[in-house]
Amino acid sequence: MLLETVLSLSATSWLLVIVGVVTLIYFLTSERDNRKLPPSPGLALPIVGHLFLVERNPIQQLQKWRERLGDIFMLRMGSTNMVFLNGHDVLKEALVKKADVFSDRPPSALRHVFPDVHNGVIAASGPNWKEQRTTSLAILREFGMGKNILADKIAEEVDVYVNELLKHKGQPTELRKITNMSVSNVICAIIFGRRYELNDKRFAKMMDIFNELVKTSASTSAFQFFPFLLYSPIDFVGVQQLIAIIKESRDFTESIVKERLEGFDPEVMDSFVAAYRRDMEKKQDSGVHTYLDEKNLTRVIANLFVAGTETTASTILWCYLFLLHHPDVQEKIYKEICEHIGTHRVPTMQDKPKLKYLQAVIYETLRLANIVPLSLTHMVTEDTELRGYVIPKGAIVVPNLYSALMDEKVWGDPQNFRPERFLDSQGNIVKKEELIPFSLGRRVCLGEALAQMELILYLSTMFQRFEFLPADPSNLPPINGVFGVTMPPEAFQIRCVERKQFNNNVIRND
Ligand code: HEM
Repeated sequence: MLLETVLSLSATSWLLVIVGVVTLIYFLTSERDNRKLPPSPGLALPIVGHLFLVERNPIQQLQKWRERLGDIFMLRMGSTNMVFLNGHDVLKEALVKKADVFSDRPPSALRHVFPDVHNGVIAASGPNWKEQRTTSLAILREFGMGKNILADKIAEEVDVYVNELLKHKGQPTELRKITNMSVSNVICAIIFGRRYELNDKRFAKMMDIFNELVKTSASTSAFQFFPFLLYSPIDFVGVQQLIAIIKESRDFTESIVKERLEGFDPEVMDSFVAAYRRDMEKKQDSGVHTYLDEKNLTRVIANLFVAGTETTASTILWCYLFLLHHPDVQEKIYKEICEHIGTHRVPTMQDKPKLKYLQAVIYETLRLANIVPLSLTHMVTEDTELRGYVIPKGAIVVPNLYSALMDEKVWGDPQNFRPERFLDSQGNIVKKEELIPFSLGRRVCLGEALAQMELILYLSTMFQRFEFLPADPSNLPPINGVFGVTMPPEAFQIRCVERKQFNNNVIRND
């Protein structure tokens, strides 16, 4: 009888029986960890852990887990512990107060293909990261991050961008690519000391590659925990595609860095590449130990290029999208610009203190858009205690910025676009500590000051010159983001109509 039943089982039933037996053996034989680890949303299966529970866009799921499990919870992904930190206070406690243990990056699975992947700034850790970050920040400041020299470079790009928008003559259009190219040219001006024409084929191709890179890296994130997928004959999660795209993007940055280094003239400090080489040679010649070298330089350049384009361009696009839904806000911005600047000249950084309402709109955009919703992952370097839990050494930490930017307890009505939340009764800016779109602690975004300059200069000029209108007023584009490492808005059409009152003889401020 038993034998008959066994023989009659289907293949699926057999599979279930095998999985059941393996799971049972796993639970009976695996060692119990008696430390007080953060809670998990369910049982972890052998091999995959909690991977089977995680949705493609996990944002809402993470919110629910936070309600059920508290501000700190943990998933097991393959053999790795992944700890989620939620809410501003916990994030600050970990990333600022316990920065010594929470500031490294986890090892990337891509190191098996690209051995230099931990060079540069974004993926580096320890003393190498420290030197690359300090040097990069110093050079960015030398080139004017936060100062007027850079403001002029941005203004030049804004000017080209305006002319591109004018070409559409108020007809519906999609602004993603042109916005990416324009913002990217600001980075190119700093790092390579040159800009690219918007019809430059190599540059346009590069924008496509970086776009693909951001999209593919999100969908292949499972591979981080299961590096054996690299060697799988079937490309289950698109890892091979990701590697091909990374190779293409590397060829681009490497070839330009090489060009720039070949033309290096110590008398001409016209680019980040030149300034890095100067600092590198100075340290090498003086015999002090340094991590500054050409490999790191190439990675730093690639990092600045990727991190500085998509993020800022997406923020600009989100702002347009929110204002299609809030034409009253757009009119208030225009009124503020007319009152304090007029239409006879373009806005400059000196105007920033006067554009309080626009600043509040930028803050609200950065909050509600959640450009980098789960920040970048960190890694804990030793067992550490956080709010009564043990966070085990080697755990990957996910700083859930979305949980802070959308916290009901902080913002009251987080789903609403309401710039007034950043203004007091006198119309002055109230900067809230919980506004952390650039993360916080030692790893806080390296380009925050540059991004803030770009946002004020691009958006003030755009709203001075154009009225942004929907392609179809009875059918507004939905406010949806595309989840990934960054979260751009879904593609949408928009009409950029030049303001009638606009005096066409805008004077440049040079
Ligand atoms: C609105 C625009 C931007 C947003 C929302 C943003 C956000 C972020 C976030 C959340 C992180 C991760 C911090 C962490 O690990 O906890 C980050 C890191 C970084 N960002 Fe940005 N970013 C923006 C623009 C820029 C720009 C313009 C640049 C280039 C100059 C840049 C360069 C970097 C770099 C190099 C890192 C890595 C820092 C490190 O690992 O030490 N970002 N950014």
